[in-house]
Amino acid sequence: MGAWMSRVWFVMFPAKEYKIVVVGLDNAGKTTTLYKLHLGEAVTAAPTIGSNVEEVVFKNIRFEVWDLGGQESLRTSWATYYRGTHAVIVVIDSTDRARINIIKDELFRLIQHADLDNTVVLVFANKQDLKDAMSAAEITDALSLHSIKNHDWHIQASCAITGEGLYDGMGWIAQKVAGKATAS
Ligand SMILES: Nc1nc2c(ncn2[C@@H]2O[C@H](COP(=O)(O)OP(=O)(O)OP(=O)(O)O)[C@@H](O)[C@H]2O)c(=O)[nH]1
Ligand SMILES: [Mg+2]
Repeated sequence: MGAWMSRVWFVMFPAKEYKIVVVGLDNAGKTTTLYKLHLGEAVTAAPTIGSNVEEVVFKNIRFEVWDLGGQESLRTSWATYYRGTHAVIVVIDSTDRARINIIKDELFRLIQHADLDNTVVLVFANKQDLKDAMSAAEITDALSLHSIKNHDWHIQASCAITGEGLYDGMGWIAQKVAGKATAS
């Protein structure tokens, strides 16, 4: 298709973009996850005040990915980002046993939010490279994920620094929101 035709095509049929919101407690690895997906690199991230937003293209699907600050004072503003969201990613620091109940409460609060009624939930059991990390199965139990009936959910072990598990998780989201086959 010529450049002119492809521009006309784009105006007539703009490519759909899916919105992802990334939540989790401070220090979980949300920003590291976002930039590993966006740039393919591990960045040195400072604690996020507010949000970062970047485009991530995966399997020819465009995602607008919002990474929200996880500090306690910032969590009340998460809901202001929910409208139009197709998928929520919850990033867990798998070594943070002391605060697993806090993120569980946040998770159950967010899945009841009306703006997230049709949203799928992916949990990254992050920091699997650390030797005292809880397994994905332990986190599934600790978060009572099996009690979630009104949303499709999935848990994926990950390491945001190396990128391990991140594309498997994105593959699950792609398949759920865009119905695309994910076999490469
Ligand atoms: N070992 C290890 N460290 C990680 C991993 N992911 C992130 N980190 C480190 O964890 C720290 C916090 O990472 P961030 O990505 O800034 O965490 P965040 O969830 O965005 O934190 P807030 O912005 O405060 O909500 C940084 O020192 C990261 O390098 C991982 O998979 N393994
Ligand atoms: Mg951050």
